Amino acid sequence: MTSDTTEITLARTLQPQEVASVLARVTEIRPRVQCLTNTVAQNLTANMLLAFGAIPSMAIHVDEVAAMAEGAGAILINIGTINAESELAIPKLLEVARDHRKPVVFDPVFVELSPLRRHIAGQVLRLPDTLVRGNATEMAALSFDLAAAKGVTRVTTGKVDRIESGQASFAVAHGHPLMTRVTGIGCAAGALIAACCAVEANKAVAAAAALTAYGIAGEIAAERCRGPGSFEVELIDAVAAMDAATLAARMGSGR
Ligand SMILES: Nc1ncnc2c1ncn2[C@@H]1O[C@H](COP(=O)(O)OP(=O)(O)O)[C@@H](O)[C@H]1O
Ligand SMILES: Cc1ncsc1CCOP(=O)(O)O
Ligand SMILES: [Mg+2]
Repeated sequence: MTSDTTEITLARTLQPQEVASVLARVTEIRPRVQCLTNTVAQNLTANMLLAFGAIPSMAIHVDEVAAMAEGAGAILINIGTINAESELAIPKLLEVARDHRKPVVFDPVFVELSPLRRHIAGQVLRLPDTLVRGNATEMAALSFDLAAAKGVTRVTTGKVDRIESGQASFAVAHGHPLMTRVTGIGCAAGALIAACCAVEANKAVAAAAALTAYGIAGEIAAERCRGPGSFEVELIDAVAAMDAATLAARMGSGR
């Protein structure tokens, strides 16, 4: 017997057809994702979005990011190589997101390492309903800010991805350790999540679908590659080839 009123939500795994449904909407609608991202991951992020069936736009100029974001299906903000200009572009993107109700995915790269990153993360998290995707270190560094953020969806990636929102909680156990051996793979994950948020209103479902497909693509790429270099190429190919049959075969019927 307990008087504890804490609500415990058990993490669930999406069914293959739920993942396939989100992916099918991405390939049908071809949402454009406006990515303000870091210079290291720009190219991989754009290629991964194309492989996924979405359209990348990587504009960064402070005087045009708002115009570029207005017609986009979702906005990605990644602070990996934040500089004086991109710091000014972020409030412009947040304004568009607020005024036009665009989904925002925020990747707090290395937020644990610098006060500037911490400050910008605080700014972004003032926008309600933001999805934050980071690794365990980044998400731990932001734990207080995340607890205070309104309507936030928390996506902590790693061996098992954990997705938590007010609506739902998912775990994704797909992926391969080689995904940690190529720079930009986490950043590109945020972009795929953003593409799914453009076509699926439940952000936790969108993130779980993107990470399930991405993780399975990572498993397939690992079987085909010769090391980290060819893994990157195989990962793009496996994302491009992902379909309902592959999802069903790799996820099993009841998982
Ligand atoms: N040990 C692991 N085994 C399988 N997949 C992993 C592992 N670590 C990370 N991944 C996958 O790699 C991708 C990037 O996650 P992560 O490495 O946490 O991000 P970051 O590159 O930002 O640190 C995610 O899709 C995640 O599921
Ligand atoms: C190495 C590095 N330095 C600044 S941004 C960046 C890329 C980080 O990419 P990821 O988190 O996806 O490995
Ligand atoms: Mg990262």
